[in-house]
Amino acid sequence: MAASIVEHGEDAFRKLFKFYKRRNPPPDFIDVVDFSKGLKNEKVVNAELSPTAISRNDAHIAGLQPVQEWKAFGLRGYPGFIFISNPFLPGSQQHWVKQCLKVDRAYLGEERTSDEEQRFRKAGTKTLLEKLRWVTLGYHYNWDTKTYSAEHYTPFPADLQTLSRYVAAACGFSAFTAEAGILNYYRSDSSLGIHVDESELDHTRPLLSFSFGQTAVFLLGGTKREDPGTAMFMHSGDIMVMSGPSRLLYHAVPCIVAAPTGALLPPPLLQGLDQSPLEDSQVHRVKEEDWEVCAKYIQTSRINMTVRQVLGLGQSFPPAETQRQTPSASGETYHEVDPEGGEDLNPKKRKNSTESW
Ligand SMILES: O=C(O)CCC(=O)C(=O)O
Ligand SMILES: [Fe+2]
Repeated sequence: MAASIVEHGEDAFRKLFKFYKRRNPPPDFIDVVDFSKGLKNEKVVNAELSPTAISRNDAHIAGLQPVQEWKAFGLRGYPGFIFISNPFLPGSQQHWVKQCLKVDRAYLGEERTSDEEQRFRKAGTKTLLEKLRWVTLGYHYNWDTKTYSAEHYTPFPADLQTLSRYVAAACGFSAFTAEAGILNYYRSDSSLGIHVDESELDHTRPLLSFSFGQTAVFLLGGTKREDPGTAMFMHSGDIMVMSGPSRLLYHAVPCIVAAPTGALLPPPLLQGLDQSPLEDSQVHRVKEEDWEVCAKYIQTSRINMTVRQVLGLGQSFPPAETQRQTPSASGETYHEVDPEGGEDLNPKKRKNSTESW
């Protein structure tokens, strides 16, 4: 790898971003940390979890293996950053892919309203799913004002609430409440620009991130935009927790790693759940005809769900006019515009979206 991309300096992080975003020639990935290989990389250390924070039964209900079996890692130099290498039970990832994709009723073969039909036609040759870029959940995020809204709220999905609560508890955050979510939909040429997630009002709560489908390169930087960064793979089922000193670090997704032509789905997605999961299970078997559509989509795509607690204990939203951050007040845009082109999932291009689970 070119020495310049690991140098410390004014724009080391931007250089790293550009390096992995490059298509021609494609970057090599030898310096990308792969947590699925465990402690092989000297930067990777074991992370302590709270194995008794959730019972085996609770974990099972949320589609997770018992916490004792999770492989959780930290990264040298990034206190508070926890990477859990696919802790999902075999078969349960299909549920999450389907939940993230059911925003397009049309794919389920349901009748489209004439309005939907019109939007569908406008989408041209691409299906609505192919054009979908993001979805917000709970307290919906406003990309223009960079605030969450008390008024613009829909109940947070119960299954994702449970999953998030358990993952946070296992990581030592017993009082975490999922209040807002952003789902990002990446096609093979998508990227997400360098940003910090700072719009939540309580930064003592962790930020959780769940990935499904194709592998991405994720970049973790420092507290300053120009700080150097570390590249890591996020595979299907991997969970990332940004907490403590890592909660407000710059990060980005420069590229989706192309699967070899003709490759099957990522292995954890090949399997479905049994007909009859536990009665109170939060994850459900995906019907064959639904999975067919999901599988076709996820073969070339990645979905990431980030879950946030917006308010601290006893906190409430300030009046709208005092809450609005201007770029100069915050010093930062949320998802920056990428001057290099390509398809960046930044808010200015966030047209193809919806706001429901
Ligand atoms: O897709 C990812 O891994 C990161 C998403 C993210 O950073 C965000 O939604 O704020
Ligand atoms: Fe983010």
